[in-house]
Amino acid sequence: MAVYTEVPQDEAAALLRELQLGELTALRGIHGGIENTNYFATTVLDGIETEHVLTVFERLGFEQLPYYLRLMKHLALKGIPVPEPAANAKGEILHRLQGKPAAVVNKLAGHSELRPSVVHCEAVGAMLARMHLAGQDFAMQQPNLRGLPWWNETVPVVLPYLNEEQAALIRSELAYQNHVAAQPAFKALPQGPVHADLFRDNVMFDGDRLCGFFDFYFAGNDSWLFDLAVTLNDWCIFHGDEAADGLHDERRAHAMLAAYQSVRPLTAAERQLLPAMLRAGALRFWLSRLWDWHLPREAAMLKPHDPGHFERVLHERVHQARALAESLRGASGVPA
Ligand SMILES: Nc1ncnc2c1ncn2[C@@H]1O[C@H](COP(=O)(O)OP(=O)(O)OP(=O)(O)O)[C@@H](O)[C@H]1O
Ligand SMILES: N[C@@H](CCO)C(=O)O
Repeated sequence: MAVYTEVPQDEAAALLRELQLGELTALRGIHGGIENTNYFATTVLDGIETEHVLTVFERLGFEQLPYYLRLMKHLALKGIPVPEPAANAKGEILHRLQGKPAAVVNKLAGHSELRPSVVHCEAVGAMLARMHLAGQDFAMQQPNLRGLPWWNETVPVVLPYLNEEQAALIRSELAYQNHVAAQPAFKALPQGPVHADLFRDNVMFDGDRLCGFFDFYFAGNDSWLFDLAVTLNDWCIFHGDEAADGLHDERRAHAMLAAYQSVRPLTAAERQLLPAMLRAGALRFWLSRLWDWHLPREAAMLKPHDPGHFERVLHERVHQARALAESLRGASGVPA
């Protein structure tokens, strides 16, 4: 369940009226998600019924939210299908309900595609590239708050919960990522606002039609390649009940990369650093899942995600990167 803050009907109705969205006719708590309180709200304006999502933010404060909401607004105005925060007469898009920050956005059509095909991966790849380009002139800056500094802080916190083999993997990966991040080519990667959590449950599809990206609350300024790696690590990996959980699916990955590059071709440095970035993306989510699993916050995290999945993804990405490096050394005549 994800209604941590009960919003009285009259308070929601007053906000929707202030946003000129019409008269509230239905307010229903959304029982998916774990971070925030979310409601579907139906309003009627001039006889037309519209659906919105009303969110009360439980974790994020008034300082960080303007970046996420302004970014969504910026992207929506550029034609990227993302929820658009509704503004009041003063142009404000961050509101207050029950003393907490709140926002109202349009409800996207469709549903999450948890078993994506090549066609879904192509659509996500192309839209991700369009989103990166559309975000280039977004004026606000906020770092990815789940980037390298957070990994460095968090590894020592989760280490006591790991066995020796896991601890060795996480330590060596962290050392590797610190090494890579210090390289000039890495620092020069194209950057901009990134979603940073574009998993299958944050994208809506109606059949093969992509209806939109949502849940921008881990967004931040980072390399575009990191965003692509995070996306590949969820959409183009085998999951759960599939015997190959955590393994790379070449068909879907090829489709996503080709579609991304049909909109924004990767630079030579990006192509070279992709294997390292896939490892970074796997480390990022293994860490956050370990954190949520072993150090749950009060009331929240009723159903933390399985950290073991991203441990397997990290193994897979390290293995692939080594195999690639060896084949490149072989091709250049240097013994592997
Ligand atoms: N703009 C939207 N349009 C349609 N459905 C939405 C929208 N925003 C949220 N939802 C629905 O609400 C559910 C919960 O939203 P969300 O995933 O953002 O939850 P959360 O608690 O804010 O974050 P998290 O995914 O990190 O737990 C989604 O799975 C989706 O079904
Ligand atoms: N996408 C994250 C959850 C945070 O939104 C995960 O699957 O670990």
